[in-house]
Amino acid sequence: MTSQLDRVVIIGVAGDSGCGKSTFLRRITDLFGEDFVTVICLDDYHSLDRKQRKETGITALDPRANNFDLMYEQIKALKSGQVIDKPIYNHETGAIDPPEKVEPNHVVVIEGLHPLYDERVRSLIDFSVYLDISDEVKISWKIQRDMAERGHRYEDVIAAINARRPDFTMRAAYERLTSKQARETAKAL
Ligand SMILES: Nc1ncnc2c1ncn2[C@@H]1O[C@H](COP(=O)(O)OP(=O)(O)OP(=O)(O)O)[C@@H](O)[C@H]1O
Ligand SMILES: O=C(CO)[C@H](O)[C@H](O)COP(=O)(O)O
Repeated sequence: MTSQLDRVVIIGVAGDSGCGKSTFLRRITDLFGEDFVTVICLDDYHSLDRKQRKETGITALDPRANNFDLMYEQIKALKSGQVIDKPIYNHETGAIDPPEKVEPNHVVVIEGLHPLYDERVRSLIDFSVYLDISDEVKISWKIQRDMAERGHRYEDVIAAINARRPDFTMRAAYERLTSKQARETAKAL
């Protein structure tokens, strides 16, 4: 497949947990087909597993719980047509599983909490989307999904949402800043 690709387009889809990123991208993959689009969930680049996050009090939204060096190296490799060995974060067990091979594709979507955080990763993205869903909707979606699919108890989901609030406020401020910089750069071009 690699030799047939003239270009690998990278699309970033950002949004808080439970905003519907994976659901939206499943529909996109159904429409365009897996031969055209590959979706990478950036949860796979968590550097701390569930147990380690619990022990340290560092949430998944905190950049320290994510390996941006590896994320950058691997997205850069895909963009230049190389196959990668991508780690897997297992949402059922909360552990980091052995890696899987991912091939480049016409379109590679990177979706998650932090596709726009790291300047190096951002520089690889050709087009980005931020899913901004109201607190009321995303919290109810997250509670239902985390209990049905990720084995969390109701009290734990609420505690996790509350623990992330300071990280979320900080990230929102950062993203406002980076989009302002992006707008100013675009205006200057
Ligand atoms: N458009 C929608 N309409 C109705 N329900 C939705 C929609 N999108 C998502 N949901 C519900 O919200 C839940 C969470 O969605 P999803 O797993 O796609 O979010 P996410 O942003 O990928 O979350 P995370 O970053 O935590 O993996 C889904 O299990 C689904 O039940
Ligand atoms: O913010 C999230 C994005 O999916 C998850 O909460 C994070 O990836 C940790 O997952 P889990 O709660 O299954 O340990």
